[in-house]
Amino acid sequence: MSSKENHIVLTSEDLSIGYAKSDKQTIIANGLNFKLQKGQLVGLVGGNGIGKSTLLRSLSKIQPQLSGKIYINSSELSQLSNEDLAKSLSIVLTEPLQSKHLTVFELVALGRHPYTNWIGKLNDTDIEKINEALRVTNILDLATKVCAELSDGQLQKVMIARALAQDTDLIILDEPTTHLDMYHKAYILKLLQKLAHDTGKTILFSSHEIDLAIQLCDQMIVMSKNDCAFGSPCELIEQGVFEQLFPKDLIAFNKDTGSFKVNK
Ligand SMILES: Nc1ncnc2c1ncn2[C@@H]1O[C@H](COP(=O)(O)OP(=O)(O)OP(=O)(O)O)[C@@H](O)[C@H]1O
Repeated sequence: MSSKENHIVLTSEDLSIGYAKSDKQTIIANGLNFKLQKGQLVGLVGGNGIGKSTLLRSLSKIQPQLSGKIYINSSELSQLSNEDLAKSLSIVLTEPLQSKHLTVFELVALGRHPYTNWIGKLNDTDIEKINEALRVTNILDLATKVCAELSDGQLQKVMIARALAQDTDLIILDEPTTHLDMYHKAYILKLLQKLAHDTGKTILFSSHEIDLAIQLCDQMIVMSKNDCAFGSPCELIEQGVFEQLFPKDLIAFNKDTGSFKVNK
């Protein structure tokens, strides 16, 4: 294994994802091949219903893949125990938060569950990790606030802090910028970029903010009907990948600006 290979945190090898019900298999996407490196921000984009959530759920063992292999570091995902998985991967989904009655500190503390005993007693290291997660996401001042009283933007930062407190090599987020205004969409994605680069964690997120992802990501996974492209935003622009994403009647991708524009 080369030294570069040592820094691969997630590998998808000839992966096929979808849904299996009794004798019927629905393939959502197949032939998915990519390797995510340590310390990189990776954006997953594609049109509505193309399979982004299905892919993220498969990569985090919430649903089984149809075929192919997924490795986290050098371990095959299907072989990882739930405990080892929780120490390798944290996930932030779009589902509404069930524990809104908790304070911000208590919610972020839930990220320490793979390390605490069954009653969830926090030791000094746990408290240090929680405070560090609150600090780097700029929410120390919200620590005692009840989650139900937070704005969507604040809550998103809390969810990211919880994932950071879990202290895993890989963080996966499904549409972390939903419901946020333009400023906060850019704020959250810039924060994810900084966290990936400063902490060395690999952060994979899905988003419909393609323009922002092009500006901020180190690598992107672009899912379209017949293909799944993987590379740096520049490489993907050069390959004309974004032009293929949507029907051309309404919007067109401008290679020079790296953004979409409505046809007048
Ligand atoms: N539980 C399920 N059983 C069967 N098919 C499903 C299930 N969940 C989703 N699908 C189908 O899988 C396909 C991909 O859905 P998915 O939610 O992964 O797309 P997406 O890219 O995340 O979409 P969006 O951007 O709209 O959130 C869709 O055709 C959807 O109807």
